[in-house]
Amino acid sequence: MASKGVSRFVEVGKKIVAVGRNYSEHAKELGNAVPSEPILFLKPTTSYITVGRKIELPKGATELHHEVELGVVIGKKCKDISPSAVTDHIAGYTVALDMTDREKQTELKDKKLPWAVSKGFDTSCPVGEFVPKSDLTKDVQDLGIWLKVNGELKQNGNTRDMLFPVADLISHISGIFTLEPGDLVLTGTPSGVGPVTSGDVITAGVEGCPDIEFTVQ
Ligand SMILES: CC(=O)CC(=O)C(=O)O
Ligand SMILES: [Mg+2]
Repeated sequence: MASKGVSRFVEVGKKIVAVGRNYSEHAKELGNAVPSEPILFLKPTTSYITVGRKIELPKGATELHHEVELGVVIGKKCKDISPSAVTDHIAGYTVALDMTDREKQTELKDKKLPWAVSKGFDTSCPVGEFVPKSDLTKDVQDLGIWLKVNGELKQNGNTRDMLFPVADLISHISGIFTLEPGDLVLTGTPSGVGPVTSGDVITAGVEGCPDIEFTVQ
């Protein structure tokens, strides 16, 4: 869980493609079916924040949830690429949060409406430092991923439990949205998501990436 001394932040301002329900235990904890193909949604670039900024509770939100995710930063344009070509198109990795207004998301899901309002509000995508691909010494599909709220462990998973591994995800996405250098792919969250409120401090990490810390206000 210790931070490594990587100094470059993820360059924000590029699109964010997020994957939902990529860990079966998380799909089940919210009473959702395990998907047979990746569920994709977009978060606006105005949702990014980097270390030092605060996560703002969206207006009227009663249940803001944390979701820690492995973020994959794209290095080369990806259009219709095969899984075996994906590694060559990745620049590196980061720790990211997919902050979610869960009550709003449930309401939208029930009405079969898109999730944008519940997942795309300002400050809903905190990101950590950028780790170049060459600095990640472990297999990307065998990384511990965890999150604490006020020091209490809430999420504790491993990227080996992804339903769709990074290579398959990015190949699939590249057949729909062209991915460009600097784009961020959020690869889904493990189980243990839950609420945070004003004043809470979220710490989170992915093995091989510097830990992140963000306060909710
Ligand atoms: C149910 C969700 O919010 C899907 C999601 O974002 C995930 O990471 O899984
Ligand atoms: Mg998510």
